[in-house]
Amino acid sequence: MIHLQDIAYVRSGAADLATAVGFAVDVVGLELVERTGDRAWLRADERHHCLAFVEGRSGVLSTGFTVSDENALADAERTLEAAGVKVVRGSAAGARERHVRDYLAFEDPFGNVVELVTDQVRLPRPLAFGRPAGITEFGHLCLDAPDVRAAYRFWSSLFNTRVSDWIGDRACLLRIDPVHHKLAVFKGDRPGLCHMNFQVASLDDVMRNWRFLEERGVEIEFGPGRHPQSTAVFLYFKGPEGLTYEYSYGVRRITDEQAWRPRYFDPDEPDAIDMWRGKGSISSQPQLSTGLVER
Ligand SMILES: O=C/C=C/C(C(=O)O)=C(/O)C(=O)O
Ligand SMILES: [Fe+2]
Repeated sequence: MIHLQDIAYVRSGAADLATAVGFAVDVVGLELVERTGDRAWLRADERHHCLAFVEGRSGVLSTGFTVSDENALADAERTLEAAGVKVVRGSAAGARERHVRDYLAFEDPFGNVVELVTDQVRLPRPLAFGRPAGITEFGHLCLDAPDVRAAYRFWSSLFNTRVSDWIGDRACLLRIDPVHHKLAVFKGDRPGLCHMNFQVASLDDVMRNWRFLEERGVEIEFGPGRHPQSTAVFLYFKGPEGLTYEYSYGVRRITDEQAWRPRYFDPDEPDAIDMWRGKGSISSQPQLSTGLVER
């Protein structure tokens, strides 16, 4: 069993790096940690970065999760290979670039590239946010898969993920710690990143951010609304490079593991996704087919 400790980052290709970075800082409110000619690293909390842009084709390159140490990484490699999953070990240059000690990469059964990392660098200095959006942390990430049940079997048989709630066969919300979900899988035609989530400090932050985005003509995909699963108040909006961002406030924590029973919501019920019955749809950022090649 591979024990995921936490989410680490999203790596995204950026055809227009300057615009992608400008939006992430000036609109989303992230801190620009480092910028080179063709790369940028942004953070929302103590993690060195939760979002890296690599100049090139638009699309998601990979998502990262932390495991505890080199033994856990070696165990993960063995477990994945025994399950017939091809694993590529990261290079020293790749690890430096990701600001981790070591890592490996694999594809889930649908072609989403996932990286497992050890020792993601923490930056203890105070955050220098791009704007006061109220961000408290990188909250969760959501992958696409054409078969959500099969994705659940993959994530729950090889990894320590536990399902918190189902939305029919359309979505599966998985936890790796008390937070209701840090990984979600949504139904999509192809692999991709549905969205990345940032927690904000208050309901007021969600609503202020909504006004801020509207005033600047940013495309709101869904919300403000409240998800009945995590009870979080949410707002999804579209950024450059096809990347959907989500702010949310008030995610449920599951503190009694034994007592929690995953619930099943019918996606065709009007309140199943938004208790306030708003309508919206979240468009994904397609997975770039990397063939697990180093970037
Ligand atoms: O479509 C349902 C989404 C549910 C939630 C939630 O309960 O918070 C998400 O944030 C999500 O997975 O995006
Ligand atoms: Fe979400």
